[in-house]
Amino acid sequence: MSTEQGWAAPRAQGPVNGRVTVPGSKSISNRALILAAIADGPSHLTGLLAARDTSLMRGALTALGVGITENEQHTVTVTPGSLKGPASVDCGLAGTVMRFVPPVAALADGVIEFDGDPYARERPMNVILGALRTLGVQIDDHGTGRMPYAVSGAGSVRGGKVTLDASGSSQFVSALLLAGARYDEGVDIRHDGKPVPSQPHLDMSVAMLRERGVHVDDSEPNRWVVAPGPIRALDTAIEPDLSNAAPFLAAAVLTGGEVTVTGWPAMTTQPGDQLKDIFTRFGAEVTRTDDGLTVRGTGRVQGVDLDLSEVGELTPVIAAVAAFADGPSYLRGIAHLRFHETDRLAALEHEFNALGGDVTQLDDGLEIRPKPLHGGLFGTYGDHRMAHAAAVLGLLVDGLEIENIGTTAKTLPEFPEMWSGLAG
Ligand SMILES: O=C(O)C1=C[C@@H](OP(=O)(O)O)[C@@H](O)[C@H](O)C1
Ligand SMILES: C=C(OP(=O)(O)O)C(=O)O
Repeated sequence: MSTEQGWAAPRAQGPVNGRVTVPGSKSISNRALILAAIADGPSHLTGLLAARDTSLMRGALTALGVGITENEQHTVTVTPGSLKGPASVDCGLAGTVMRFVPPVAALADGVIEFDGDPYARERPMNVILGALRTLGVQIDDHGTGRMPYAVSGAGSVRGGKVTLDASGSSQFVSALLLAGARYDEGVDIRHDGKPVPSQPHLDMSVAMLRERGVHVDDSEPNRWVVAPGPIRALDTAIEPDLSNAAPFLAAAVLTGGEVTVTGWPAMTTQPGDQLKDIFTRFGAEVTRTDDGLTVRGTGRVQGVDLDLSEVGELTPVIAAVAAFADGPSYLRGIAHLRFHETDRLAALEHEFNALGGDVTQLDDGLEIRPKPLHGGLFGTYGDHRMAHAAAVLGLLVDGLEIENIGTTAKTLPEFPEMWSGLAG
């Protein structure tokens, strides 16, 4: 239910029980679209996510001259075309669009302009733009290292060796990996700096390239060598988005209920798979079968000390669970969340504390000391995962309203109905 203020988060009336089917993974969907767009023939993608981030990716690739057609529900055919400018790309607030599309635009003939939501201009781009320049691409960003910028594609890219600091986002490396096989010399990427976060997302990029016949050598730490060559077209089914499963499973943990997320893959590169271990550490029982992943709350929620550097995008929901634990929690290794959809460390600290919580930012994370919370309007800062965190808090807090629940459309437009269906 929406009021002028916000969306009234459903309060759990008892243990939350149910089955949930989450749509396709954002990260796999947008990689599959990019790779299909520069492949050697048409690809059919089944179960592609239909959300703001994938629709922005489709818009970007279509603007460059790629054919994308809907066949039946959630099956999409991508037909590579000759990539051409002039074109404009709206990145919205999608990291995967603002980072993954410029290396593809560099292969086009003509100028491609990029812009996005106001806050997208705050998200760092300098590392990927600088790397592309090193690889021979002409880019005009008015000297800002941020949006808006224009890529002047010359129809081909020399490629070769590049050293960058990807400690701010794994997406800088993934972006070069995904297009690199189509560069004349391929690409030889070295990372120099503090550790690169989100290792599963790097593994996802490498695995999806290998599935399409691209040779990638990642045997040396902090180095990825992509051989030049074709990217094979591939008909593929997209896995469910395991990160978007987090709030639904968290509902079971916190209410002593039982929630199954259907179709949970036995093997996956998605970071959300680590929820199995994370919710176990909180005290829940977790089982995976061919049917899906079932999480059963045991009535006990323990404080945790977790390094979330590999799975930063899970932080908001994990923080919400930690807010009801029997002791303090420490979430570490996530300084880079300051550059996500919003400064997530500041946003979580501010919004939890506004409800009476006791959250403190650390240099690289959050300290969460559980305290009784009261209702209020929870700000989401255009961040889908802030809305998920708020919904989880609202299960156990009277009168919690979520500002701009529509922000969940970034990766899961069905969230409000799905959440009310499970918890309402
Ligand atoms: O490559 C991807 O699909 C993503 C990589 C990660 O980015 P960071 O490494 O910037 O955290 C993750 O947080 C984001 O949600 C999706
Ligand atoms: C960080 C995220 O998104 P983006 O792909 O926009 O970086 C996220 O979804 O948590």
